[in-house]
Amino acid sequence: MTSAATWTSFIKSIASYNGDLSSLTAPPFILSPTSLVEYSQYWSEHVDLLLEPNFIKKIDNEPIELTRMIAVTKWFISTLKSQYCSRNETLGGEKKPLNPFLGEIFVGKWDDNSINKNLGETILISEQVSHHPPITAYAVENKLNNTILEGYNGVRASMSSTALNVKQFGHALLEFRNLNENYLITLPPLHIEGILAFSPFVELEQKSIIQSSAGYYTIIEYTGRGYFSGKKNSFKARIFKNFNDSKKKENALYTISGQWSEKSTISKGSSTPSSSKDEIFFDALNNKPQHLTVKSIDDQHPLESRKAWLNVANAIRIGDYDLIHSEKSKLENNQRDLRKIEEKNNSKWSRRWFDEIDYSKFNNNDNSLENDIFINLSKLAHLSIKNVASGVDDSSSKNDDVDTMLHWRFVPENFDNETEIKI
Ligand SMILES: CC(C)CCC[C@@H](C)[C@H]1CC[C@H]2[C@@H]3[C@@H](O)C=C4C[C@@H](O)CC[C@]4(C)[C@H]3CC[C@]12C
Repeated sequence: MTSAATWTSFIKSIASYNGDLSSLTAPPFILSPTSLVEYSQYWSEHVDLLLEPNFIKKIDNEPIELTRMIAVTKWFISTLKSQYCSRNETLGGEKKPLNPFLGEIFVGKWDDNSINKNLGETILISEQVSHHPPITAYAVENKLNNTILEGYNGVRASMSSTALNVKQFGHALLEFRNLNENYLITLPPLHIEGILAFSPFVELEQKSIIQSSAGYYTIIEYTGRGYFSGKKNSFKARIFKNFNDSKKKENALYTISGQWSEKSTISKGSSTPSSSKDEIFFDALNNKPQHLTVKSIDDQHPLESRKAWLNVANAIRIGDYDLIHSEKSKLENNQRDLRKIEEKNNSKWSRRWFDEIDYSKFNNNDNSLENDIFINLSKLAHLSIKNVASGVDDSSSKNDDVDTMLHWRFVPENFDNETEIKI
């Protein structure tokens, strides 16, 4: 079959597909040799911006918590290019990642490259905590600055006539423990455009929310080519004093707009900034990502992603479909055998560094949840704590059919007691 014919049959197969991305069989040239468990690294490729709130000093009459919210918003905007465009740059277009197996892990670190700040070392740990549905949990930890970003994400996809629509489940929690300040971040829906034209790319949709424990509330609205400015990857972010103020756009304390993959500008108040007169907010073209350092494959544990997928990844790189298939089957059969043994022994795969918390166990009077940052920030932002898509608000009818409140959380002690996996 020619590439065009294989692509046509792939398009036909996804037209009838709904749900679990692992069941999507793609032609070799659309496969990425990288597993989805690695995508957690994209949260911290601008590690200086992630840690910046720790170094902010109060300026003029501006509340320092607001200055920190602006910094967190900037860091979040800086993550988007790595999260959603990096395959276009490294692989020439969006690709289908390897579907991680249960227990697959990916770890690495960012060294301190800064000239005038003491950032210290930042580490990433990422673990596939569920296979059906696929869920990846991660933590990014900087001990020197007592800062932790943790979160998890899963996706559910459906095909429309021209695009693959993807809803994200999960959220991220960012804790600045020295500042006693936390942030909840929701994950936007997206769709894959350009499938029919043979060149898939991601477009973000709707919005992300950042809720600070100090009350400040940022809404980031995404549009693709054509809406606000006619340019791809456009967004407009508004920072409000709190959720209630966000009901009127005129209440915005700051407005930021531009392209998350290129330049954006910021202005005070609610008017749209203009690129000629307002201050540059973030310039993704002149702020190159800092890639993390990963151990050599020889030094990796068999559960570490690059070691486990090595033969499949090499087969993808040379485009050998039969070899991809046979190497993948070995890995998948091995997983099936493990599940059978667990079933026989009435045991469960034990997650390494994360635990699933059932929030429905706690009732409103339960004071063990008084200090739970997810509950507190969700309340401030009026967000649902049910297992609905990320960012659904607590009054939405989308909550009606969902009763579960299960969320993955980092267990730092498990990582501190880790003896087998070295960063
Ligand atoms: C080429 C295409 C038709 C195959 C389908 C690929 C599909 C499964 C991929 C494509 C884009 C992927 C997103 C990716 O852009 C970024 C993220 C953010 C990261 O934090 C969590 C994973 C996620 C949502 C990827 C999921 C897999 C997607 C949708």
